[in-house]
Amino acid sequence: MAFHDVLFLDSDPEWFAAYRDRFGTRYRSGTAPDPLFAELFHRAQERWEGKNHVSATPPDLGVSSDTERAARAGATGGEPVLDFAGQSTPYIDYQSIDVLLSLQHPRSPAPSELPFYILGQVKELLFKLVYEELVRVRSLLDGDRVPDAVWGLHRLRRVVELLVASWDVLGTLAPTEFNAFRDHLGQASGFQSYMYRMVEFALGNKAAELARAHRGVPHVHRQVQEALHAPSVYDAALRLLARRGAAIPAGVLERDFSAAYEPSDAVERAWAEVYRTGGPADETFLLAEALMGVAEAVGRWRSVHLLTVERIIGTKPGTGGTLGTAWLRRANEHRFFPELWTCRGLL
Ligand code: HEM
Ligand SMILES: N[C@@H](CC(=O)c1ccccc1NC=O)C(=O)O
Repeated sequence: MAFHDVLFLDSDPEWFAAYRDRFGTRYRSGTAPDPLFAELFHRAQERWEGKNHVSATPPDLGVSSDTERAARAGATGGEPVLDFAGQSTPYIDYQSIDVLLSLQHPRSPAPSELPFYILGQVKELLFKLVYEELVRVRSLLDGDRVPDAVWGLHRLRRVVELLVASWDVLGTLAPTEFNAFRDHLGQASGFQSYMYRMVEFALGNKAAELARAHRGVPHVHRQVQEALHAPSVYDAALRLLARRGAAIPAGVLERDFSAAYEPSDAVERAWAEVYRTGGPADETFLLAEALMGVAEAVGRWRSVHLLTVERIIGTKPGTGGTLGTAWLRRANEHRFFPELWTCRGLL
């Protein structure tokens, strides 16, 4: 594939994606290529990625240093830099801020729709952070790096608390304010959040049937399936306990990770033993409590969601096809890391 292959981008999305990954930066960096090339590239980009596409490779910012920053502050007399070469600012370039701020499309004239819309997007971003951190914590546990995993879980818990706090804003939507735009949501529902589903899977709630909602969206379905089939952070914690001598049954360690987790008395006893023999100086004790912190925070997210929903729509059905609060109440009964909860009864 060569730069001049821009001629064929309109015919095949995969060919376009390969070309974009290789040469896309040349079309963004302001070093304008041939105008005909640019026209063909942007036409194909609009066709395959839509107007507000997410750039696969945002511009390179270069690498700075303390010395360079000190020299610049000297040169500006301590005032901010106001002149930038090219058609962007480094701030826009770093986090694609212009793309991010072009993604708000309320569907109704109701002023209350914008807070709902933006808070929904913020929550998706935070779900993504929670998911990525869970994957990282899982690999730290696989590598026996317990203090690093515990540190990661402490941060993760704070992110989940932020998600819980965000209900405060949505709780200010009066039923009438929500109803002013609700009909414009069609069948869209938070239930279809694939990032939330991936978080549930990474935490160990492998409700495989719920992945079905994403079957028609190949790039999403791939990610959801990967999260479904991978071991959860809890599976990783149990394997770690086993490596440290706990009597975890083979059937728990070598299970089908995509199947619903069946709680086990032996695992419950193993966690009880962690609490009996350990204390705050013990790695597995700290791990147990850090996991509980996350499980409790996600449980709180679920329960504040339920309360907020009840406050806004009462007993009305949801947009996603369920009876609403009755369905959410049942989802609230589930506990992540179940034996960590039940082992309390043995202590
Ligand atoms: C403020 C108005 C909201 C109402 C009235 C509401 C209502 C509901 C209802 C009734 C359900 C059950 C599925 C259905 O039939 O739709 C549900 C599920 C869900 N909602 Fe909300 N919701 C609201 C806001 C949000 C927001 C802002 C988020 C976060 C992005 C969210 C995330 C979810 C998730 C992840 C589920 C699936 C829960 C699970 O699988 O256990 N909801 N919601
Ligand atoms: N299930 C909600 C609607 C809902 O949660 C929703 C709808 C569209 C886009 C996002 C939503 N929720 C999360 O942001 C309802 O029954 O009104």
